[in-house]
Amino acid sequence: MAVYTQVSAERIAELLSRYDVGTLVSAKGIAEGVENSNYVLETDRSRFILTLYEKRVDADDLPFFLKLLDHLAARGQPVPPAIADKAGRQIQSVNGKPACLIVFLPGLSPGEPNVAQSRSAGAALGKLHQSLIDFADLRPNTLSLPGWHELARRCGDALEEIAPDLGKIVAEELAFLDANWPSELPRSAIHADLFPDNVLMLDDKVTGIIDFYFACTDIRAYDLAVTHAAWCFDDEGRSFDAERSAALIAGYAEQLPLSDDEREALPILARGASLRFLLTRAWDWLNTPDDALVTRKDPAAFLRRLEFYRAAGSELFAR
Ligand SMILES: Nc1ncnc2c1ncn2[C@@H]1O[C@H](COP(=O)(O)OP(=O)(O)O)[C@@H](O)[C@H]1O
Ligand SMILES: N[C@@H](CCOP(=O)(O)O)C(=O)O
Repeated sequence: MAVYTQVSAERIAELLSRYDVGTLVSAKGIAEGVENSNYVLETDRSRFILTLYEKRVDADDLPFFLKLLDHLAARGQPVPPAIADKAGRQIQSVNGKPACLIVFLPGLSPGEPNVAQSRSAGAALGKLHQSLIDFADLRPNTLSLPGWHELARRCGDALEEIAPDLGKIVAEELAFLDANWPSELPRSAIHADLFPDNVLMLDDKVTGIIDFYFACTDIRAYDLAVTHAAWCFDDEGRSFDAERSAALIAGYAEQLPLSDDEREALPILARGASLRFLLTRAWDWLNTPDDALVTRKDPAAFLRRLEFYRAAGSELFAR
């Protein structure tokens, strides 16, 4: 579960009195999620999310994330902006943590997405990128090649506790990506973590895109590769679903056409995306205490994806 910071009902009611959102009726901690503490709040007028940013979100990055959400919401994208209080402030301090009151979006995250949902997710990402073409603010991606090198170095020999030869596999992959990572593809603000649990849906329709706290400026097609790795396999990364893959890419390309260069780069970008989640999960796996509240995610699920993309080569994303 992910409620790291307990906030009393009295404190939440006091917080809400600064806003024009009605009076508190109920407040419940949300079990899902791993990064922040989230509560769902009911007032006599509506429903909201209260997010307290825990140590993984740098408070200095919050203005970037909030401006990005405002930009997307103003363009009709299904994202949850932070609400401003009566004094115009979006960021508060609650129990010593930066916190925001956020619009609640309806929908459920697909457990194992179907083909139609994968197409909708691809289309939603395409629309998101289309809406971000004129978003000028920059946030460097700390989880790109140099960040992966650093994570691999910090994990060190402990990678062998996760899988035999993992240190060697990671070193070889980093060398490959150093030599082949594209530098000329279109860049913009990207979501960078569009897993099914960050998409809310009713039937096959996307009703919400949430959790922008890895958003950054990077290669647009890399965001598509992250989404592909997240949506087109079973959870453990053992079986690839070619139909979901084709639907996701087609859904994206219908909203924002992919250039030949972007399409050609996808196999490499997908290897990078797999390595990114392999390494962040490996780091968490090695550094999360056994009695922690949060469930650790399996790094091997992304080692299997990496092996799949290495073996599949360039045919996978061919038209
Ligand atoms: N704006 C929102 N509207 C509806 N539900 C939300 C919203 N934001 C978060 N949630 C719920 O809270 C859960 C955790 O949110 P998330 O942002 O993924 O947390 P974390 O950053 O800790 O991973 C989501 O799975 C979803 O159920
Ligand atoms: N999507 C990442 C973990 C990040 O967690 P989130 O709850 O903030 O999306 C992974 O699967 O490794």
